[in-house]
Amino acid sequence: MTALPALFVIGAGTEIGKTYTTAALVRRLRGRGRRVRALKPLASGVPPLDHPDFAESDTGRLLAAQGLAITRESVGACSPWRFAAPLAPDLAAAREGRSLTLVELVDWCRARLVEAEDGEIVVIEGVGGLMSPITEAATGLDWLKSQEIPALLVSGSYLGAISHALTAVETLRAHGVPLVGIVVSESEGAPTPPETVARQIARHADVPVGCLSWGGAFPDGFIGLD
Ligand SMILES: Nc1ncnc2c1ncn2[C@@H]1O[C@H](COP(=O)(O)OP(=O)(O)OP(=O)(O)O)[C@@H](O)[C@H]1O
Ligand SMILES: C[C@H](N)[C@H](N)CCCCCC(=O)O
Ligand SMILES: [Mg+2]
Repeated sequence: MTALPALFVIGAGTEIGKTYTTAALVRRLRGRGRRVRALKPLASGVPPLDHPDFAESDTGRLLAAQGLAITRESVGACSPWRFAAPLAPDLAAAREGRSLTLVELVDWCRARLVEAEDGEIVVIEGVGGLMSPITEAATGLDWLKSQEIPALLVSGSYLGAISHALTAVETLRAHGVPLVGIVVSESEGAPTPPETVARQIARHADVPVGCLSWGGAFPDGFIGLD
């Protein structure tokens, strides 16, 4: 199996299936005997570590996909910047009298990429949509561009998802960010099957488009990952 050494999972919007898709990808890779490390370096809307809901947070779900227990160490190693308010990270940080800079975030991720063992795949989940603010000055697109690793775009299948996904694709293209593919993760209550949305997106985006149905596994034979 060939595989990319690193991927940045971005969303056409928030609450769209990035974590679900990242966890599904991690499980697929581990099932194929690959070593993989999933990171959610910056997270907002995160309950305290000892709260029963922590397991359902992005960090909790990514640790579970990696077969790791929730401990202070594993959480810190996956998500060093965690904020309680379910808002854009810069606003959530400000509520706690904290802040972060793009340089700190990019440097931390670079160090994780450098320390990855031979053959280990590092998957980074972004925050919100592609251009959601992450610091007072920077958006997720600035973060992605600085990180210099290819992107995997996650779309929903809700009405309106096609335009959101294609707008993200055009933005990535305009900024010269390599896009390896798009996953359409089924949205609850969507008016058409995710396959229909995937076909529509594929007609206009010149990259592979996969489909992840509700509760499903990461698509087979997609983006050379199996
Ligand atoms: N294909 C799917 N099958 C089952 N549940 C899904 C699927 N896609 C998304 N969900 C569910 O929808 C909700 C939102 O998805 P998820 O948390 O993955 O979004 P996100 O894009 O990571 O959000 P955020 O911007 O907060 O990081 C979660 O409860 C998730 O489990
Ligand atoms: C709380 C939420 N689930 C995410 N963690 C943050 C989403 C920020 C979106 C900001 C925006 O683009 O308007
Ligand atoms: Mg998420």
